[in-house]
Amino acid sequence: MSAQNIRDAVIIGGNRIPFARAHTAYATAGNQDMLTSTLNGLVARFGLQGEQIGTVAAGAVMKHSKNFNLTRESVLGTPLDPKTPAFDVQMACATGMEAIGSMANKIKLGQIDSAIAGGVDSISDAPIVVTDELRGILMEANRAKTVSQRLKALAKIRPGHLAPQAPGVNEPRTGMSMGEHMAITAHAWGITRAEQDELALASHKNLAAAYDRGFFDDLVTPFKGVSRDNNMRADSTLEKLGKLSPAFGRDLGNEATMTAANSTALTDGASAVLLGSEEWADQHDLPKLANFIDYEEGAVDFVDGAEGLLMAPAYAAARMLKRNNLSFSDFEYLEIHEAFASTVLAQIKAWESEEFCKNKLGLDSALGTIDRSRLNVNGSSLAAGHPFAATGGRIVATLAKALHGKPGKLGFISVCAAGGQGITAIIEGR
Ligand SMILES: CC(=O)CC(=O)SCCNC(=O)CCNC(=O)[C@H](O)C(C)(C)COP(=O)(O)OP(=O)(O)OC[C@H]1O[C@@H](n2cnc3c(N)ncnc32)[C@H](O)[C@@H]1OP(=O)(O)O
Repeated sequence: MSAQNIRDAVIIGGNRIPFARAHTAYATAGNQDMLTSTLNGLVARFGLQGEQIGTVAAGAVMKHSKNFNLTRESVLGTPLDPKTPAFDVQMACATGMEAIGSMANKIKLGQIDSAIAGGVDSISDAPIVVTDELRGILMEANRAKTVSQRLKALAKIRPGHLAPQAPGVNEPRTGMSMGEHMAITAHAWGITRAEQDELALASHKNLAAAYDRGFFDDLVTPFKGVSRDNNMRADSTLEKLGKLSPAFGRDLGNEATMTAANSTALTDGASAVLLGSEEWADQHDLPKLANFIDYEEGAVDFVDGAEGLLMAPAYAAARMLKRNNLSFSDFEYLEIHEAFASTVLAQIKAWESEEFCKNKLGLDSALGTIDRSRLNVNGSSLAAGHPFAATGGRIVATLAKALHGKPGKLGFISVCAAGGQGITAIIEGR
């Protein structure tokens, strides 16, 4: 492979629907509805009607089996040329980042000239599966060749077989929720309730201020009567947050610090980002907000408790910064996904810890401190909400827009994911 094949992957822009708390405004909208609307908004914004895009990659963490290629079905619901290939990606909460990073790489290699990448998730329409017994009986009935065979199979159904298996956000290997996992990490790192509540409040204030100054006017398209993320509570105060009871880590008693406000709310939503080569963007007279420079996946061994479930970005960041010869002080803005306030704070504390950086990251010294005035400056998941696979697209589009008009200035992204994984990325303003 020759280095001449490597070219810039340009972030042209993004679109998302406002995020909505589960079981509220989008209770009757499924993943396909939300992703199709998001793609339609992107097509309208950038005049892509009839355009054959190189590839569309997106995904959902909670997906119905009937949506076997959700992204392709959603593309077919838009005015994009139906000859546009599309496929689903799944890397839990890092789904959107993985979709964007892999599409940027295809553009860099010259395999495609344009791409759309993003994600969608609906907690309101989460798949509810049936028991193994009922599934077996229904499969047998489905294979029956005669009516009597079918009735014989169906006659085996007992009331106990009908109990639905409720969806959950528990880790299959530990049976614990992500919140319970995070409570252990937060406690181990000595993260206080006050610093979590402060971070949560800042998220709401920053998001509300960004909406008020019109920052999201060309990033968000209203959907089902919602024009702003309905989880946002600009009227929050530290006093109100301080009164909430713990939601996770209750077994820690007085030392439990995680509440409904400093944890993300369960959310519905979708996002998409348009990427292209420099030439493709110019030919289509499209804006060029930023370049997608690099990304790194990470994974940790969380099952035996050797590392916190959501700490993989701490490791990915170290490798990515080393490869690019950068440190945290080189970044104009940093976006660390607020799965929980304590997730952000644990990563920061890890990077600031000489012991962690030496023993776990194999560095000579601490990775460095983060200038908090550059962190999540337009709000993040605690305020906007976190429709799992849609968070990457929200972050990339938000950061690219913040860096637009600041050529050469860098942005850092960190997104943790279930399964002990995560992604970090670098983009550069133009
Ligand atoms: C998936 C991956 O791969 C990786 C990741 O990102 S990990 C993160 C994944 N996400 C999660 O695990 C979601 C975690 N969140 C949850 O499970 C739930 O939101 C939760 C258990 C934390 C809370 O659920 P809930 O109890 O239904 O919350 P909710 O009723 O909205 O809030 C509880 C109270 O706090 C209050 N509250 C919440 N946010 C507030 C705020 N910002 N300001 C003031 N009050 C607030 C509410 O008003 C409510 O008060 P009342 O009881 O007086 O009505």
